[in-house]
Amino acid sequence: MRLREELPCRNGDGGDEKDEVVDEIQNQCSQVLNSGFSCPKKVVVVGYALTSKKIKSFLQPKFQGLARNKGILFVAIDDNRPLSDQGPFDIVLHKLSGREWRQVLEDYRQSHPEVIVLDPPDAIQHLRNRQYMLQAVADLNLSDSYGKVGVPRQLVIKRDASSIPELVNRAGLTLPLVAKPLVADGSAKSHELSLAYDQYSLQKLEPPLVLQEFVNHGGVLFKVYIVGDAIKVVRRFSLPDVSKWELSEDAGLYHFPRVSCAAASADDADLDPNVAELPPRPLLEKLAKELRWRLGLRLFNLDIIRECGTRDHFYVIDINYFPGYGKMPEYEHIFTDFLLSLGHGKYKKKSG
Ligand SMILES: O=P(O)(O)O[C@@H]1[C@@H](OP(=O)(O)O)[C@H](OP(=O)(O)O)[C@H](O)[C@H](OP(=O)(O)O)[C@H]1OP(=O)(O)O
Ligand SMILES: Nc1ncnc2c1ncn2[C@@H]1O[C@H](COP(=O)(O)OP(=O)(O)O)[C@@H](O)[C@H]1O
Ligand SMILES: [Mg+2]
Ligand SMILES: [Mg+2]
Repeated sequence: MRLREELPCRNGDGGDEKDEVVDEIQNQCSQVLNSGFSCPKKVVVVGYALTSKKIKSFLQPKFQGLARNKGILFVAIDDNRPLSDQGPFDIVLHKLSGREWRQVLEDYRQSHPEVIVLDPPDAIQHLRNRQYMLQAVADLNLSDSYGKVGVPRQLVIKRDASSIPELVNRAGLTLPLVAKPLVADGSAKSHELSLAYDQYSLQKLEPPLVLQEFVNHGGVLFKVYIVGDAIKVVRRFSLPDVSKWELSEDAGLYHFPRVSCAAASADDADLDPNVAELPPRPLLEKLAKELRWRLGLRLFNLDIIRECGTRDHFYVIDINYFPGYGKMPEYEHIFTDFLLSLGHGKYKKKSG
């Protein structure tokens, strides 16, 4: 167990443990002491392997400061050095891509079962293919007194764009259709989506992709952020509805930008209350709990839309691993509490 109860005050025993991380902890604790606070008793060491974009958006100074005060220490993982030579860590937080990195993590999980890896590489991998991404939601088939949660009907096209109109016909999918690249690997290309208004334009698409029925939802979507047991929901602008008239008038492919990712939140906008009303909390709690278990993930978000003209009929259209938590309100407190509960849970298990 790496919750070093006495670390900052210890200097005799286990001198060989005086590696870089320990030095860093001592250094940070002396900073904390010098600044007038008492030294944190149990330090939770979180190794992180993130892209520079993610470091910037997630490890914001305010967050790092709060974490330090609560006894959480973030240590950058050097992916050019063996992972086992680094640390010791209590938790490893990661979002890097590539087969090699997945193997490194899998090997590390085998050799270090005491370290909590957020999250398991194979569970993350499952979300990287839009053919399977929403399967757990479909299987769950959630429907209770608070509402119904489903997924839009979709068709996977692996190759041969010329056959798409015929396949769409046979599957009985209704236009317009959202075309999404099959692979959701975080690359710019994987976020290049388009809306097909007519049969003919479907042939211009570039497989492999998923064709999903477009669901009118009043131009607002809900981002449901999940951090362990915690849930936070925000509103974002989305694509506007497509009327029957537009559908009959418009043709072709419309390549659309990353609407929901735009910095502007729809939380303060003057919206139709029927559109803006957040999905019922108990429904989201149930959905999140089930998906945590079914997906084997603790860090993800869901893009959810409400079918236009209904109060309680929802669709999950996207699931993202380790999303932009920097944009989640109160993420600093929610995330540090989560890391502490994991770290301290480990500690209790060992001593209990
Ligand atoms: O960078 P951000 O803050 O926009 O976060 C992205 C997410 O935005 P959101 O939290 O939904 O607003 C974004 O969500 P969407 O796909 O836009 O729904 C993804 O999670 C993206 O990761 P990736 O490119 O799919 O690997 C996330 O990008 P990474 O930060 O993980 O690269
Ligand atoms: N089935 C759908 N019905 C209506 N709008 C959709 C549908 N699928 C996607 N969208 C819109 O397209 C945006 C991007 O799609 P999404 O599946 O979330 O891809 P990404 O992984 O790139 O975020 C969504 O945020 C939403 O605005
Ligand atoms: Mg999305
Ligand atoms: Mg996505």
